Formats: sequence, structure tokens, C-alpha cells
Amino acid sequence: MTELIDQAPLTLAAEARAALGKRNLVLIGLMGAGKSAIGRMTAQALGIPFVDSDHEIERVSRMSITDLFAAYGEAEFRALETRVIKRLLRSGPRVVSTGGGAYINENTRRNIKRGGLTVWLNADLDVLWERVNKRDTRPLLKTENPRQTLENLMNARYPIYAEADLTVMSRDVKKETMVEEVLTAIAAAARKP
Ligand SMILES: Nc1ncnc2c1ncn2[C@@H]1O[C@H](COP(=O)(O)OP(=O)(O)OP(=O)(O)O)[C@@H](O)[C@H]1O
Ligand SMILES: O=C(O)C1=C[C@@H](O)[C@@H](O)[C@H](O)C1
Ligand SMILES: [Mg+2]
Repeated sequence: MTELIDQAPLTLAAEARAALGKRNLVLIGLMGAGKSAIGRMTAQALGIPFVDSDHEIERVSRMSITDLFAAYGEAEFRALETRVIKRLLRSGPRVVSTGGGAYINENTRRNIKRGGLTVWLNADLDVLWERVNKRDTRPLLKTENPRQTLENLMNARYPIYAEADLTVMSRDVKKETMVEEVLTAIAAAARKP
């Protein structure tokens, strides 16, 4: 019986889970890439806890991100984000979905690189715009031309997101497909010599 179990092929999720070990899986990428949605489902598939830094920031501050930006400004938000993410990374394994600007901050990026395996959910402008223009919960996009702002953020940030360990292209496919691609990327990276 034991032999049979030993020989059974691992499911994709089990293989990715084994590859992750005690490390956190940290999702990075621009607003609308799917870090929160795909992160939650990936954590479920892996059987490990899920945390979302934006959600955690709102919980500890008892304010919405919009109100935090309005009351204290972006610099204070980033300082809080750095502290919250450092704490979230302390005990792994977890899936940690970050806010879109978290990895761009030098301190936070250093902590993330130390604290886990990073996956960049890359996406093109049309996909992101289609998703983010439905809600106005993103203070950085409250500009005269939010689509142009999003494009400017892409240009500035994509070279930095590209430092991630792994990249998965986020696009309009089923969320389950996205989860499968994240798990495949983790498992494939571990198979490499
Ligand atoms: N593969 C997908 N197909 C269709 N819709 C998706 C997909 N992935 C995410 N979405 C939807 O796009 C929207 C944005 O996703 P989500 O909130 O997860 O992005 P995010 O990367 O966490 O953004 P932010 O940085 O603003 O927190 C959500 O409504 C989500 O359900
Ligand atoms: O891209 C960004 O800088 C942000 C993305 C969101 O997740 C929030 O963290 C906030 O709106 C800032
Ligand atoms: Mg999110």
C-alpha cells in the first residue's frame, strides 16, 4: 500500500506545494492583473493561507485605501504598506497578494525578495483597463486620463516587476486556467536543474 502511494504521480497542486516548501508565494503586478482574485484561488489549490496586503492595510488602519491616500498621502501609505507586508511575510507558507505599487518600493521589494517566491502577473493595457475602469477604488487612477495614467505606470513599473522569479501572462481566460498556469510555473521552475 505504501509503495502504491509513493508511486502515485503528484497532482499539479501537490507538486507546486512541495516546490514551495516553507516559502511564501508572493503575487505582484499592476492594478487589475488579478493578484487578489487569482491569489485567493491559488492558496485554496495549494491548501495554504491567503492574505492580501491591501485588505490587511484597510483592516489595521480601519480606513479604505482611498481614504488613506486622501488623508495621509502616498508616502505614508507606502510606509504602512512596507510594515504590513514585512509582517505578512514573517510566517510562511502563505500566498501573499500585494498592492500594485508594493514591489516598486525599494524597501518592500527587498523584503519580498527575501520572503518568498515571486510571481508577476503580467497583462497588457487593454486587459487591465477593461478590468479597472469598472470601479473607482484606485486613487492613483483618479486623473484626467486614467487610461494614459495606467499606461504610464506600465512603462515605469514593468521593468521592475520583471525582476520576479516567475512570470505568468494574465488575460481573459477562466480564472481556473490562470491558477493552473501559476501552479505549472512553480512546478516547472522546481524541475529545472
Ligand atoms: N482571468 C480573469 N478573467 C476575468 N476577470 C478577471 C481575471 N482575473 C481577475 N479578474 C477580475 O479583474 C478584477 C481585478 O482583479 P483583482 O482585484 O484580483 O486585481 P489586483 O491585481 O488585485 O488589483 P489591485 O492591485 O488593484 O489590488 C476583478 O474583478 C477580478 O475578478
Ligand atoms: O498600483 C498601486 O500603486 C496601487 C495599487 C492598489 O493595489 C493599492 O495598493 C493602491 O491603490 C495603490
Ligand atoms: Mg488586489
